[in-house]
Amino acid sequence: MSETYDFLFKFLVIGSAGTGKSCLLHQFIENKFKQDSNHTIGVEFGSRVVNVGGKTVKLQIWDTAGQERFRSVTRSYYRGAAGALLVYDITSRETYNALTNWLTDARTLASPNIVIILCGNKKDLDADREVTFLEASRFAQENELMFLETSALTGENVEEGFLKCARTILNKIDSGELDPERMGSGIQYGDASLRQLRQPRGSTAQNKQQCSC
Ligand SMILES: Nc1nc2c(ncn2[C@@H]2O[C@H](COP(=O)(O)OP(=O)(O)OP(=O)(O)O)[C@@H](O)[C@H]2O)c(=O)[nH]1
Repeated sequence: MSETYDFLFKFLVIGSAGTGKSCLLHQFIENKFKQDSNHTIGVEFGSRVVNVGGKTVKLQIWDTAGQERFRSVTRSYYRGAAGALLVYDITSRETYNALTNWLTDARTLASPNIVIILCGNKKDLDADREVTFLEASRFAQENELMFLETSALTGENVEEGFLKCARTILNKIDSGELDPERMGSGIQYGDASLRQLRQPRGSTAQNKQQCSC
């Protein structure tokens, strides 16, 4: 059965190694925690169709390796991404300190307009926390990011993270702030919206047949 959707958005999941990027993607796609997750080599890929604000959106998600030695490979996937989950681990200040570098990469290599949601993952490990919610939310505000704390283990806020990002992109399309037709926007029209785009014009084949002139 072929999938119909209004839009396709290209998403990235970026952040330091071991922060839980692959587990977040797995939880979002499979609805369960990925046991025995290994370091990602290069990039992995997943997709899911979601409903956001009455629109059907296919999210095409690239899960990138956090390890430095894969950086040149992963960077080549940034181009034309519409949205990103920028992930740190709330129990590791080191992963939080690296956020500025990841952010610079995303905005320079993907697009300055990329919509980014900051995810403080491993929310379930609150006893081992090294970064407070308040500190991270200030960082998010200063850098114009949305922000959530997530747990790929329990599933808390995982779906919300992806959907919030998709909803913001849709709002920006509606307001004209993002143009899906711009090259490298990371947004494509799907079958459903193409059909809508073709139909209402007065010059469709059907209308011509019905025209009495
Ligand atoms: N407690 C807890 N552990 C998690 C969570 N998410 C991931 N983990 C664990 O953290 C480790 C790293 O998870 P991955 O998803 O492989 O991390 P990654 O960011 O994809 O790592 P790279 O591929 O090397 O960039 C694994 O041992 C996971 O079991 C979470 O929300 N809570």
